[in-house]
Formats: sequence, structure tokens, C-alpha cells
Amino acid sequence: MARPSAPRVTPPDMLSPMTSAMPNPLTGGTTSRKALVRRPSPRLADGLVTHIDRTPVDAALALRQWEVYVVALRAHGWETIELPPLDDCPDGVFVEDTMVVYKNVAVIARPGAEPRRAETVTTEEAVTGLGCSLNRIREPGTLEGGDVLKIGDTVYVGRGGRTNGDGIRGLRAALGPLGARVVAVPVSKVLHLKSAVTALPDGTVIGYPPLVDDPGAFDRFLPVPEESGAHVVLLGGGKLLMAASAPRTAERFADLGYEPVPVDISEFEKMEGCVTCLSVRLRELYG
Ligand SMILES: NC(=O)NCCC[C@H](N)C(=O)O
Repeated sequence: MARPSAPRVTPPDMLSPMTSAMPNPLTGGTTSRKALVRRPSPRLADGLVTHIDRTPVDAALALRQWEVYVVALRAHGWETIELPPLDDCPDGVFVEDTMVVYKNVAVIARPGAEPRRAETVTTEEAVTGLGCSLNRIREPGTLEGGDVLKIGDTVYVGRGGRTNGDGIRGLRAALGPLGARVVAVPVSKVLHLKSAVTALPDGTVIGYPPLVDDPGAFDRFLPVPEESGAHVVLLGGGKLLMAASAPRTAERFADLGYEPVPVDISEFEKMEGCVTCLSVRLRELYG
């Protein structure tokens, strides 16, 4: 078998003050700050839209917004690793959906959206090149990374339009032996679980109530006033990368002592994307 080609690494620049690897005494692994990203296809507008009306997308603006998103990651100490562009995969920029990374294990997804399955090939090559152990969701299972919310060792997985029971079973089989508690929750009102909820650094689950099937499924739930306010990427140090379209939620988070870092991702929101789905963060690589 041909050796996978090395992923393209964007060298940390002056905006990246932190080193990307520190030893973790608890696991023997390495605490890393690497983020996988993939630039948007010029055909982004041809991507899938399921729960919202299709509206015109400006591909050039999307590329500029993506570049700002990447700069924001790097400015907060994340080394970005750019996966090969997939111009013929309109949804390829939503790289989160192609895998689930837990500790140093990457579970390669099997997207419920058949047109998106080709995207997993290059993500698998990339995580292999980075030294992750591999597992995968197998047919007839389907699972997309957007349906998986990790809070410590609890892994919530949404049973919805893109992830089925066999996919959840496969994830449980892959992550259970590593110490994860995989908890299935219903998702019927939005595309993915993480379209409805994500979590603050203290583990509080946040969501816009009209779109959350069962807030009681989570230990602690905090309602937010805007749909896109439900999506945060934890940058570290209490900083929350979030969509500029949720200013009232950002104010509430600031009032709780966090520091919102807003980015305009309007063109991705039109394609049912959010801040979480534009990257996969690798926090614990070994060796
Ligand atoms: N994790 C995510 O929220 N992914 C967004 C995927 C949007 C894409 N248009 C899709 O329908 O698959």
C-alpha cells in the first residue's frame, strides 16, 4: 500500500505564541494543539442543505471568512494543518464530519450523506500521518463527526438524520475500551447534535431551546438566546470561538467570565455549517 502523503502543515507564525506539544503526565501522551482544516471548495454553494432554505452563497467571501477562521485558531496557539483541497466535494470544508478523535484514536466516520463519503479518504491519510491509531465506522453504520460532542470522558452522540444506531454501536465499541461513556441522544430538529448543542469549558451544555430535542439528556444545560450562540470552539484559556451572528449570546458568555472570539461565517451558515464543523482539534497525540 502506498504510504499516505504527509499533510500540509501551516507553520506557526508570529500569531502562534504557544508550542504545540507538551507532555501529559496523566496519560503518557502529549497535549497537542493541532487543528485540521480544509479550504472551501469553489462549489460550496452546491453542498447539501437539509433543514433550512437554500440561499445564494458567495464562494469568494466564504474563502476569505475561512482564512480569518484559520488565523483566529492560529492566533490562539493552534497549529493548523491543511488537508488537501477537495474542489469536487462541495461540503469538504466541514471537515469535522469526517472523523471523531478521542485521545489518540481517530475513528473515521461513515457519513450518512452518501455524497460526503469520499471526503474521509484524505482525512484518514492525514491522521495516520500524525500518528493517530485508527478505527472506523463500518457499514451499515453511519455517523458524522458533527453528531459527536465530547465532554471529558462522556461522549454524547446524536441519533438523527446522519447517524444511525449501527454507527452509534460502532462508536461505542471503538471508544468504550478507551474509557469513554458513549451516551446516545435524539436529534430531530437540526442537522447534527452539535448544530443544537456544544459545551462551555466547565462542561455546561449550551443550546437554543427550540432546536434541542431533550435538554434533560445533559447533566447541566444553559439556554442561549440565539441559534448560532449554541456553537463554541474552545480555544483554551476561557476563549470561545463563536459566530459573529450571536452577539447577545456572546455578551452572556462574557458575563460568565469567558472571552468570546467572534468570526463571521455567514456563507457557511447558509450551508448549515457552524464554527465547530470547520476544524477538528487534536489535543492528545502520542509519541
Ligand atoms: N458538523 C456540521 O455542522 N457540519 C455541517 C455540514 C453542512 C453540510 N452542508 C451538510 O449538509 O453535510
